[in-house]
Amino acid sequence: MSGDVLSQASASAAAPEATPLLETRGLSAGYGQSLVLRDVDLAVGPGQVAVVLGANGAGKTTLMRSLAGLLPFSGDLLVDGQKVGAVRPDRMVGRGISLVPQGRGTMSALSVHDNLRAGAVSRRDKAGVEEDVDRWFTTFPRLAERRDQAAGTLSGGEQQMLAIARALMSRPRLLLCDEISLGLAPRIVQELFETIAQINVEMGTALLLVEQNAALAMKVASYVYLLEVGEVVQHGDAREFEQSDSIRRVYLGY
Ligand SMILES: Nc1ncnc2c1ncn2[C@@H]1O[C@H](COP(=O)(O)OP(=O)(O)OP(=O)(O)O)[C@@H](O)[C@H]1O
Repeated sequence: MSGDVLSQASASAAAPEATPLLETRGLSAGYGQSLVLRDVDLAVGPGQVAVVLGANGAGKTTLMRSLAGLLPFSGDLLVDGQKVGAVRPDRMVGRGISLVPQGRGTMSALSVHDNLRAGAVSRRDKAGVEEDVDRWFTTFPRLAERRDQAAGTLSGGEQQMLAIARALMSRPRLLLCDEISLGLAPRIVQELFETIAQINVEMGTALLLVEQNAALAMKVASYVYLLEVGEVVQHGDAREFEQSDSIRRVYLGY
């Protein structure tokens, strides 16, 4: 696998006329009295790779949790152009949207294999589930070597691989990735990004990334949203954003 796969994924611009797979209109969310996200509009097309960049505390995790059905919000959330009413995590998974949560969220006492099976809890096709387990063991050989090991004993990088593979077990059309680079060595981060880019290119799985590792995320994304204090302040084509000195300086650090 080579770094070229990042640029192949970044060519994943949605067809302009396509109905977005996921869209928010005026989405606001927070915790109790404290509003964190204000009137967020965003859209991810089928097979597209988009990234949300923002500083610590900008509201990126809050956004991902809202989209995954884990946090109530006001405004509209649409999947395939249809408004989603009562949002629950299992229903979002049922609509093809799966979250790789920040902090990984694997079940530490369960084996690697059982964590993968747990990711397919909504599926009834047992044979297909085992085929997918084999597929992700092929993609992540280190997980295959540790299939009977408790997830809690894996290294940070292996746990992140498991979190990604587990989210893929529901066969999502859109994978929401919340800071998959957090706390990992650069070599592992590069490997993870190449793997998710490969999944995008080969399977057409759309990706919505939330990242502080902006430079790497920009390499794989075709579209960018800039989130500041809970609001989208700018959005646009990733290649055009890379041309902007101020955006490079503030978000990409070069
Ligand atoms: N469970 C919670 N209860 C109350 N406030 C919260 C909760 N979770 C997050 N917040 C607050 O919401 C704001 C946005 O947090 P959020 O985690 O969404 O930001 P972020 O952009 O993901 O930041 P980071 O990059 O540091 O993870 C912060 O001010 C945070 O303190």
